[in-house]
Amino acid sequence: MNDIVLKTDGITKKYSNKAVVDCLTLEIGRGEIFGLLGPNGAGKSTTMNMICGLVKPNAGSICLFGRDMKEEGKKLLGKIGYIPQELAIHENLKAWENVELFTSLYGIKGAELKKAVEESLEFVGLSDKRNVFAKNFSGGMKRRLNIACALGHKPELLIFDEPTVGIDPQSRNFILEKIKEANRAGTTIIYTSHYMEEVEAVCRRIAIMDSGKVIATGSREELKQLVTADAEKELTLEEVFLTLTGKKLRDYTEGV
Ligand SMILES: Nc1ncnc2c1ncn2[C@@H]1O[C@H](COP(=O)(O)OP(=O)(O)OP(=O)(O)O)[C@@H](O)[C@H]1O
Repeated sequence: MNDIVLKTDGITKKYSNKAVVDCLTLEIGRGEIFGLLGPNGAGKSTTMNMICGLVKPNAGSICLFGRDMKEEGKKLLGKIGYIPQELAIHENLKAWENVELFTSLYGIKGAELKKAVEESLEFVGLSDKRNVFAKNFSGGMKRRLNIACALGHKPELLIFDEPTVGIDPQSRNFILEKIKEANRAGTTIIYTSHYMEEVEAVCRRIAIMDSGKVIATGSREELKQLVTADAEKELTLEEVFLTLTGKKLRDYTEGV
């Protein structure tokens, strides 16, 4: 891969001495839309949190844009936009105030800040709702505002952790189209979701995680070849996923 945006080398995160991310190695190139799939508890969010500097790995290294996170973490975080699984907006702030707050955390001020706020709201189709309090938004609008808050500082890498949970097909379609639009404009994307058809629709390369490890990486076609030698056989990504990860429910609860 020519231009590597993210490289994790053997990253491990342990809680109560159990590795929830276990020696994980990934490489993502500039301009990719990379999908990360895995059953509940596979370690996807923990991995994303380590990449964003929110959780510290116990072992291994993370290189962003060819530079080591341990040494240059603060500088590098300005190149990432993170859309977390849980909504990270302030209900009692207006839409524009939310975007301004998050964008200003990156040191953007004055006219540049104003412009960034308006452009981010425009991108997610919320310009005309700029003065509405977030608490009065529908679920889909809150998800779109959550995305706008991660765009203002113009990140080169956008990380989406299940951005379409609990929203209607129209909002979901809008968000997927916007992810593709951001990618066409040059942004590298990491996308995690449980919705296989979404991952199939937007991601060119996919990693499947289970129990803290990457168990397979490749295009949809390459993943299919791991589970069948029959090139003619039609298999959905969900069938491939279930074959690779098994059908056992992931119902463990810490300490119970
Ligand atoms: N702060 C924490 N303290 C203890 N255990 C944690 C903590 N954060 C995550 N875990 C555990 O680590 C494991 C991986 O969690 P993680 O949220 O990364 O998985 P996930 O693949 O994102 O799951 P989901 O698809 O359900 O969001 C789970 O067993 C979870 O309970």
